Amino acid sequence: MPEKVLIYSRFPKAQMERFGERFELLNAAGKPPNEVFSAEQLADIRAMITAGGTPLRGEAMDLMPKLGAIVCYGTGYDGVDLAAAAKRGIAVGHSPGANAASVADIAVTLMLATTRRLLAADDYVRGGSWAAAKPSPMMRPQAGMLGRKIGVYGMGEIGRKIAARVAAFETEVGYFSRSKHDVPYQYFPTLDGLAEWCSVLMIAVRAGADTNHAVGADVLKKLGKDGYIVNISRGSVIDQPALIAALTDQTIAGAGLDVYAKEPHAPDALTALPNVVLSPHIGGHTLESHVAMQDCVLANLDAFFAGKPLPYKVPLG
Ligand SMILES: NC(=O)C1=CN([C@@H]2O[C@H](COP(=O)(O)OP(=O)(O)OC[C@H]3O[C@@H](n4cnc5c(N)ncnc54)[C@H](OP(=O)(O)O)[C@@H]3O)[C@@H](O)[C@H]2O)C=CC1
Ligand SMILES: O=C(O)C(=O)CO
Repeated sequence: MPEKVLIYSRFPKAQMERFGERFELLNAAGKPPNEVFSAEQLADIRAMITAGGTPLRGEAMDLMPKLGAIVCYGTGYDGVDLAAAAKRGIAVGHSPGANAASVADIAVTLMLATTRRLLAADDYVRGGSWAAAKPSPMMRPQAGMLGRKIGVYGMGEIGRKIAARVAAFETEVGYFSRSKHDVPYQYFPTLDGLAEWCSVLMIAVRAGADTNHAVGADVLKKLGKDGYIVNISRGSVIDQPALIAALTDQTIAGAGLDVYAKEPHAPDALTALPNVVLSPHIGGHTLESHVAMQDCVLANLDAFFAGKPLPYKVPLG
């Protein structure tokens, strides 16, 4: 008999196919599991798959009295109440580094699209303004990448790949992280110091209680009127209303965002702005990163059902 695994978040069917070949899946698809399955069905569940950003509290864990493993599809685990899991003896696993290259690619895409006003340029051509020789502020030359100071906030799996990519554009790269790393970039001991120095701040720090709203009005002011924000981490790292205010009154020049405070919603005040480029949390969404995330999930589930420790346990899980 295949083991039963609960699917907690809403995932596209294709992403769960490989798991369905190995396990009997009970798909709650983002609904509270007890609204979809009976207490009897939930009583057998020993492992579940979730998206790390989906809130998962102790009460939901308690619906499955035999639950022993929470496995996150992706590197994030910010939604999981790790203390509640630890209290119940539940191991928490994730997919470290599995999508880092894809996320770094999106970060660089957002940086270039934002600083070079790619969406306005696209509109200019499609809308016929170029052929009609209509003047546009978009046609004013923008600062390029050559010699630009790029700040990377968080020098982890994704931060390292962002730094390597942007360094190839002949930029100067600096970073702030909890600790100094053995990397060829200038270390800043504070986020304020990094923001003051750089003109593009790439946010790749791990989201959690101690980085919640780390980028607020003060940091944005330090970044300044020629500065750009790129966020591929989580919306929680930025004080979103402060960001919208800074973009509106041009305290900063622009922002490229893949993540938001309350996904899947981007507020009108943000989508109405001309100086932002927005993507719908697709940083890790490439074929190869999905395969790598699935490999991590399967390795975690196989180990758990074999009575072994999870190979990709979260640092505090
Ligand atoms: N947009 C998307 O689709 C995706 C978003 N993400 C998100 O990106 C974030 C980063 O992921 P990843 O690179 O894999 O994570 P890692 O754990 O590999 O790296 C995180 C980095 O953040 C640093 N850090 C953690 N806490 C603090 C703090 N309080 N102050 C300063 N630095 C801190 C770490 O510090 P230190 O240098 O000391 O180790 C480390 O350098 C996660 O929040 C994840 O959820 C991930 C994948 C896809
Ligand atoms: O890996 C993660 O944390 C993600 O957000 C994947 O989309």
